[in-house]
Amino acid sequence: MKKIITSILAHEVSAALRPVASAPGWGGQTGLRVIIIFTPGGGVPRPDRCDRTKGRRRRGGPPQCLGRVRRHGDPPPAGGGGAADRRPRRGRGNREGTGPTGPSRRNGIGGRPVTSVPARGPAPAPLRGHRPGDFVLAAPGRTLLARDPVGEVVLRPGEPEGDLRERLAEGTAAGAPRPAVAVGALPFDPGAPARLVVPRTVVSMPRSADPPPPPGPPFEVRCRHEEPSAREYARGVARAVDRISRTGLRKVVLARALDLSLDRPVDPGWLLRRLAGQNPRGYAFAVEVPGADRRTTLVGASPELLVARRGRAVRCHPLAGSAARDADPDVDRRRARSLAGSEKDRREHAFVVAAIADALRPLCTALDVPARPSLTATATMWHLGTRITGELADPEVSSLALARAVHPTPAVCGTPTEAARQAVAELEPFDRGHYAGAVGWCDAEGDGEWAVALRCAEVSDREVRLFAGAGIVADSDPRAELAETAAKFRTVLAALGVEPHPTEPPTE
Ligand SMILES: C=C(O[C@@H]1C=C(C(=O)O)C=C[C@H]1O)C(=O)O
Repeated sequence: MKKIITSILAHEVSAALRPVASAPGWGGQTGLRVIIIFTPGGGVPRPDRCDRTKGRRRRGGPPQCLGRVRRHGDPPPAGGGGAADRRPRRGRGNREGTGPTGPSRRNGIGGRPVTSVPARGPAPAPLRGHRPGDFVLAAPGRTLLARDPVGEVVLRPGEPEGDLRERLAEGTAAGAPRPAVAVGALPFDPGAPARLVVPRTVVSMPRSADPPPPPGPPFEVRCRHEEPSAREYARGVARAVDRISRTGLRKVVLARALDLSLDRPVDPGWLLRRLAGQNPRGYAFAVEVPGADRRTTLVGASPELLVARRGRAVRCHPLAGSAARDADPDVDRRRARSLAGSEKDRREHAFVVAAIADALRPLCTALDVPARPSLTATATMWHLGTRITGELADPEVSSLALARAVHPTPAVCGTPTEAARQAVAELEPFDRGHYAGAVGWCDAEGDGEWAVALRCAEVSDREVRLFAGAGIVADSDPRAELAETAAKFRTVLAALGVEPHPTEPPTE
């Protein structure tokens, strides 16, 4: 039955898309080879301990559970994906585009619609319809859901878009909608291979303004483990500051991971909807990433656009320079004002803007780079942001090639890039995986949108690994940078309904 519905949907989706023809130069390659469909790992239950740091993802010693077992029974929201949350709503059209009037064909913020959905009949609502293995990217204007991979795009260092065109052409032949689209996540390490998938079912709709689903019963945190610990992180910041004073390194972004072992599995679709509802103006995403031995989904709510391309129009919205928000509006306003006037944060921000402008300039006939950043707010953070726009010289340069040309920006790595990558490798005790990489899509016309993979967590069953980093410059204060990472953890913690842990004060 499921198969029949999927193929009807795929058929209707392709029919709806037929008018959106591929641009010349895309697809139609010869000598093609279909690469095997992406198959995520199975769902082996995890033991009740923080074992996320085991094996290949950890660079340091053996995993330890350092956190105490906590229970959160008190008012703050918590919970996770109870059956009631997952039940589809009936009888009132879906608020993500299919209503009595059918889907909107307006272009989204990230470019033209990749596809459309049938005016009648069932279509998965991109946010509420998330199923294990689905790719979802909710951009500020549109939400895209992709499932049923029919091919895989393999990206290796030095190949701006790998075998993208061939695989998309094959995808179309295998029933993917036109223009076919590749979706997925790029790892932080640009030297690591990346894999995207070409899905047969693609749904793109205006983003719903749904409130977050109810929290459900509170999670019990059985184990909490920080990697590195707060103290070690602060020490790493001090070492980075020292390195900046002695070498050509100007900025490095140092991150921490927070492992939670919960009393029951987290439904990534539920977490995605919580994050999207709590952060309606940013990106929310769920994407399968390779896990050690079980299905792992990277779920997050990023405020940062790495790059979007629609036709020749290119947009970036880099962020750097941060302050935690406060529940008291006066304090909150003061923090925003102080961030906007902070010399240190402006310098930290300027590195990012300069690097992106340098990467884009050779590819663009026009580039608009505002001289001053402006403030951007999420539910938990204030940031300095700069909206860069450009006009591509060559429309053959795809959104994927652009993403790979600008990544890793100094917002997530540092500057100069090589020295910063080296410092990250030496000072961070864990593998970032796809955190601080990018999540997005690129279609056969080259259009697409890539968000920086931030404010996110790897979810596998009842184990959740959160990530947060901060940009370190010459005058960084270890305590302030530690506090910044703690504040950034709050995006996912709030969505889970798990209370933040009071950050240990560093000793030095
Ligand atoms: C590295 C992160 O965020 C990045 C670093 C920022 C900063 O240093 O001020 C701000 C936004 C992001 O570009 C993160 O959220 O983990």
